[in-house]
Amino acid sequence: MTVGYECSGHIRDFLHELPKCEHHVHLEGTLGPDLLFPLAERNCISFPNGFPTSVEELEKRYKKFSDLQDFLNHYYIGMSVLIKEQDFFDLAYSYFEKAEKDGLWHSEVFFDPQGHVERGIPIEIVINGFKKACEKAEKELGITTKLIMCLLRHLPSEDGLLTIKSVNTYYEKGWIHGLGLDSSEKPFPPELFENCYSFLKKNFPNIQLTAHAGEEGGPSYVSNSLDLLKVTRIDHGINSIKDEKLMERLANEKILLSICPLSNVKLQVVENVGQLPIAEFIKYGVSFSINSDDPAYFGGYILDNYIAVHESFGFDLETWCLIARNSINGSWCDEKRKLEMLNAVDKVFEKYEKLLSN
Ligand SMILES: Nc1ncnc2[nH]cnc12
Ligand SMILES: [Zn+2]
Repeated sequence: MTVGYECSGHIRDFLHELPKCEHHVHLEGTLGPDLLFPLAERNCISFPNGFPTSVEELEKRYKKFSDLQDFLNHYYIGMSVLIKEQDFFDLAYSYFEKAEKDGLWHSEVFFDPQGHVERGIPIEIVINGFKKACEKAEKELGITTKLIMCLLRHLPSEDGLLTIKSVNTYYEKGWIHGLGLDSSEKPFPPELFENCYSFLKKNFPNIQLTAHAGEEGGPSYVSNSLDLLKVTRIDHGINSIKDEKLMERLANEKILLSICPLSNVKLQVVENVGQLPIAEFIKYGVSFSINSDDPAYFGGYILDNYIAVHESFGFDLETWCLIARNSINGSWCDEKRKLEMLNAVDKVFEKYEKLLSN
């Protein structure tokens, strides 16, 4: 892969210090080989025949996936080592620690309860572990957090509806802030889940809605998510570029796309980050945030994704601050927190404008 721009020295420090918000990270996707094997041992879990047996072998296997489904097959095996509340806590907290070191200020994290409940893990174990990690991250790392529950689209929508009903009390308590939709995209279009989204919105009008769309699926997956699921955010959404009217709509309706550059390369959606329509999004006025998706599988956390974008596009400080502000404004945190982050962006800009002009 040719890298067009260097990202070292002041510009790297600038990207590090720039207040970053993450809107698209699956907590189960932060489970790397280094944690997977100890957890498997701790919980006496064995893997299917042919599954790598060492950290090195597994890292090698994660170097390349043929497509989304190839990755998901490993992702579901990986999560089978999560059994106890402590496991869920450890997983989430170690992600928050890593991301905080990358300069993360605000994190909206996905989790896949159906992937655990179908293995016999009570949903309370999953949510309590993740919630406690969020609380500790807020207190000790100063990160603000939101939990977003995702439905697995390869499972029937009836199962999704039961899952939503089973977490009623957590929505009431405000522990879960939003609903998302993930897993195998193309065979399971958004319209299959209209009943789940409308039920939740009717019962909890303040709930935030998002869905994976336009990662491998075409632009109709994006527009149907907007029209039928009534989402206000799209996870990935990169195939929106194939439909000019949709691009204009995304800009007009201020829909945030949570894009995941290193993920798109690893899952062979594009050959390299430079092929992503990032410059076009800016030209059309489509807001996006830059995210890590499943960092333990795709070779990089949030800062690595920012760096990869810089290496391909070489944006100036103004453009990077625009990206940071759009990402803050598209967050589901309160206005006070947004203002804090926006002010911090101005300060970082002033500092590096001086440094880079010297
Ligand atoms: N990139 C992705 N797309 C769809 N489902 C996912 N689950 C975890 N990562 C995902
Ligand atoms: Zn994702």
